Amino acid sequence: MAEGTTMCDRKESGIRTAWKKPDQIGSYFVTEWKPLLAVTVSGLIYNIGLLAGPWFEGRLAQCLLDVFTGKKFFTDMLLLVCAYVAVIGFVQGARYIKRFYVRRFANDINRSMKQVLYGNLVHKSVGELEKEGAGSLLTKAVSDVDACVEGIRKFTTEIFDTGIALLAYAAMLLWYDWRLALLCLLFPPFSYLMAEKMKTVVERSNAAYKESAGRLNTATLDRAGNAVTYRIYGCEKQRSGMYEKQLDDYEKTAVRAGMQVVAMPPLYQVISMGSTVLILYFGSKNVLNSGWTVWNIAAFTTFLSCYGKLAVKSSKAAKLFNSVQKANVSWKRIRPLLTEPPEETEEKTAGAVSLKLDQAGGAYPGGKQIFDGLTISAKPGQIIGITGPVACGKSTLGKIFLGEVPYTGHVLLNGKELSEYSDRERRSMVGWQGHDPELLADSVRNNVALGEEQIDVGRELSRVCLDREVSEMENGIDTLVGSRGVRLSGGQQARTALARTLSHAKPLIVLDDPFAALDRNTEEEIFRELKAMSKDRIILLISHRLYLFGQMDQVIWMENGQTQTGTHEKMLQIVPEYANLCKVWKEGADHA
Ligand SMILES: Nc1ncnc2c1ncn2[C@@H]1O[C@H](COP(=O)(O)OP(=O)(O)OP(=O)(O)O)[C@@H](O)[C@H]1O
Repeated sequence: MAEGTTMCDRKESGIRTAWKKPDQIGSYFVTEWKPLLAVTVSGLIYNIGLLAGPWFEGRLAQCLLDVFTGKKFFTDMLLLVCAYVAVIGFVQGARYIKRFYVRRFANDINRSMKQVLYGNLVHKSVGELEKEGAGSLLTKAVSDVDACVEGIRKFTTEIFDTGIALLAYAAMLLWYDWRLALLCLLFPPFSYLMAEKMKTVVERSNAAYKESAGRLNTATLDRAGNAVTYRIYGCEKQRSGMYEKQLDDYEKTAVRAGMQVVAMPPLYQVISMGSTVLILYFGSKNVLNSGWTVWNIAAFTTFLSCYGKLAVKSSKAAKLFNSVQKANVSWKRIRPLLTEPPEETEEKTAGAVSLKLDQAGGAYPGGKQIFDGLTISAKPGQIIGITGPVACGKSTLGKIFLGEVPYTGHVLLNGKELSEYSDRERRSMVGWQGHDPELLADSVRNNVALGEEQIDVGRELSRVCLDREVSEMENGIDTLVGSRGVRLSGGQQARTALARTLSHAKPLIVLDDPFAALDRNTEEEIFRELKAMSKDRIILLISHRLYLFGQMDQVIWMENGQTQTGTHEKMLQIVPEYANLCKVWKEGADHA
């Protein structure tokens, strides 16, 4: 990001453009043309400037000889050394600038690719995400993006530090003695050919390594997520054994892939250096005036030094090749996931909505009707409690508003059928928190704000009574919560998720059992906040815990596929089961 450029500017320029063809590697280069231009200019200066090294070395050798023979003075030597140091300083400065911009270029691409990945996941339905195992899919994809971008960074660095430098050295050799240069230049291509032969071997072991790393990632997530289940059911030992096997496989494939990458370059270098013998033979003939051209000591030293540098560089060409292969493996895996996200990625929150359900029912595709005949109206400022025995369809009703479950009858938001709204329109109107807090392996801050800087995370945490606990954590709101929030207690996870839902509050908020892991005092305190924020919103609160239902504006009771609605008082009279449950909860509270 250029200094002084905001994230917003970036969205308008760079990253948005890359999203046009995110599955084409070239589009990232086109989008990042500015840092690439800086890399090109500084890269050319650096690599062509490298020729100054052998040239000065030749001059210095000649000057030293001339000083000994009295043709030159020590001050000439000193001047030459000063010029050498100044030129090398300038060239190294260009190298620093080049590296800086290559890093920036790589960081920008990394961010673009990850935004495309996140963007696509955001647009998937809850069902699709559950099917695909979004967490592990994303973890693997993110590490592939890192590997791929690292390859692009190395490629961009080496295309100058190796490609241009090689050309410059080759041109210099040809300039000094084209015949000897051509003879010597036969050796490096031979080492390239060998690198090419090794390509499939390196590629195969890299693919095996990547696959093993992916399997290990999944196994690690599984271990962390299900540790308690394994302990309870006594299968820790068996699972540990399987995990160890996975770890073993990972280590073996990593060592194999690493060995090949490390072992190849020295081999290529030895082959390339074979022609030094030719230089010593034909070069000394040139110095003795019996060769293809006439050289002095400076020319001989320059040629030898220049070829030495070319040979070293040519071994890097093989390294470049290996890193490109490695990146290619990762690119092939992430490419299908880098599809263009839907045009509109951000939805504005809609204004207040009115809600009307008329003989509404819910049924999963191909399954039986879960409930039917629900009729109720609500307007902003109301909290509607939804309750009933287990598996009566409470969550199913909530998911209708997410567009996850098809419905019968009518569900009208602002008088318009819910199914007629686009996904984006619906998202702008409906907020949701399900049973699963679905926390990201990130900080408390990022879990609540999800990147929206204007959200006051401290204030949001205090609304859900979590501010004090978070402030006592090691890094406050920047404390990392671990994969799926494992480092937080169940109640803390639920409140973090609730803070996220409430801070991105939509006109209709569906909360599916948000208080299950909370004590009564905390629940009552949060409920007061909910009431305060429900002034211009409708809140549908699904819960088994009924002591707050007396404060609800309306209640929906669901049982055996049937629904009944009314005020709390009315429901106490017409639904005996509801009245009983309320009594049980009240007695429980009185005894508490
Ligand atoms: N994806 C699905 N496909 C098919 N049937 C489903 C699906 N999800 C839930 N069901 C069925 O729908 C019925 C109602 O489930 P739902 O989760 O809505 O109940 P609930 O009242 O929220 O339960 P609980 O109180 O236990 O949270 C159950 O019989 C369940 O098996």
